[in-house]
Amino acid sequence: MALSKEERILEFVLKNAVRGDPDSVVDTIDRYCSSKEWAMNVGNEKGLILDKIVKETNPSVLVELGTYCGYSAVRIGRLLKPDARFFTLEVNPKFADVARQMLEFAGLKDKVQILEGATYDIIPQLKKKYEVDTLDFVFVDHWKDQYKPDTLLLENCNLLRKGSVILADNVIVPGAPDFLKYVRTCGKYDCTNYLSHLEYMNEDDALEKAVFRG
Ligand SMILES: Cc1ncccc1-c1cc(O)c2nc[nH]c(=O)c2c1
Ligand SMILES: [Mg+2]
Repeated sequence: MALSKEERILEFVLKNAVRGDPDSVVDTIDRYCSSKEWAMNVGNEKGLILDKIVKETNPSVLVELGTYCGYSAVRIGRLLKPDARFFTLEVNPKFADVARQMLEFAGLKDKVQILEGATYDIIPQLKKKYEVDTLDFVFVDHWKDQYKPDTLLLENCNLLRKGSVILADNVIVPGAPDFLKYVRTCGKYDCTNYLSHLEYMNEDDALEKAVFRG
């Protein structure tokens, strides 16, 4: 069988990036996806906003909803302190397999744990099975219809504490209107919108930061 787009991206990285150098992996994925094949990585423009917020938060325990090829897992993982614990959740086995190889090549295999399965199955396991108390940072980048239900699930599993940061990609395109309305009006979050552009395109997109009030 021919290679999938995600496997073509991985192959390009394995051939053109520097093993053990996460910055070169990020740059190489951006080079491929901006010149050869578009793919739904958060990209460099929104990625720089993500970097800034991760650095400001300096998280010890993090979760990412939606790994895809591992671009943002590498991007976030490269900024974490040595003892940080970072779980990235991916429902698609083929994407998880590409991401595993991407993280290994970047030298982040021991820093980032890929959990394969649906967010609604894994989130309720984080406390007991994965020994999580509360989360410092959550990057939401999976499927627009899951943004709000998974935010409610994080709340109901007592995984959020005062100051927990939820950062959501794509709140303009594809858009997650029910999520935006919820975090902005429920009274439990302090929200900030970061206007940017859809990865590798000129079209508007934005990140939304929602800090749990506790
Ligand atoms: C695929 C697509 N087409 C046109 C416009 C935007 C997108 C798009 C962009 C993203 O960053 C995504 N991130 C996570 N999950 C998605 O489904 C997703 C979809
Ligand atoms: Mg996205």
